[in-house]
Amino acid sequence: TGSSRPQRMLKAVQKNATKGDPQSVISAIDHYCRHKEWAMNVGDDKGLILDSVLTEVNPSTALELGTYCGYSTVRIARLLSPGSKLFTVEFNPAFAEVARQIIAYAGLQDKVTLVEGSSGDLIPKMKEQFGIKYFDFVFLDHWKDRYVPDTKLLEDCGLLKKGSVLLADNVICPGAPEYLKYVRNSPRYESRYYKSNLEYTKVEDGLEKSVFLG
Ligand SMILES: O=c1[nH]cnc2c(O)cc(-c3ccc(F)cc3)cc12
Ligand SMILES: [Mg+2]
Repeated sequence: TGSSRPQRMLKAVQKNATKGDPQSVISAIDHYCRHKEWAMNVGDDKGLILDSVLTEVNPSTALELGTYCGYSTVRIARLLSPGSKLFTVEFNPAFAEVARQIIAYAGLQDKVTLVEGSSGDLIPKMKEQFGIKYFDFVFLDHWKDRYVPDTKLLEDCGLLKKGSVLLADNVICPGAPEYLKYVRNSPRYESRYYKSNLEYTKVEDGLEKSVFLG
């Protein structure tokens, strides 16, 4: 049987990026996905917004839901301050396997803990399993139907504190209408939409940033 799209992406990184250089890993993936084979990375347009929000928040403990091949994991981890940690959750073992290799190629394995499994199962276990008090930053980029239940789970497990920032990908394409309704109508969040494009295309998509008010 042949290779998978994630495996071809990993090959492109190993061929075109420099070991230990996160920016070269990001550029190699963007070039491959724009010119060779589309893939569902957050991409370079939305990636710049992710970078700016992440830099503004400067989280000590960050969570990513939906690792895929680790592109946004690398984008986030490369901007973390020394001693800060990123936990990333991936349900698909084949995706997780490629992501581990791409994160390691970027030299960011010491800042990242990749946890395999379903977000709904793992979120309630994170406090006890990893000694986490709160997440200052959460990037939602997994399955749109899990955005609302997982946000509620983070609230109910006491994993958000006043000022924690949620940043959700794909709120327009493929779309997360229930999530937008939830965070925009809730008195517990202050939300803002960042208009952009679906990765590597001219189609509109955007990121929703929601600050938890406690
Ligand atoms: O399923 C997705 N999870 C996380 N991110 C995604 C993402 O950024 C884009 C898409 C996507 C968008 C358009 C399309 F025609 C096919 C798939 C899916 C996911
Ligand atoms: Mg996405």
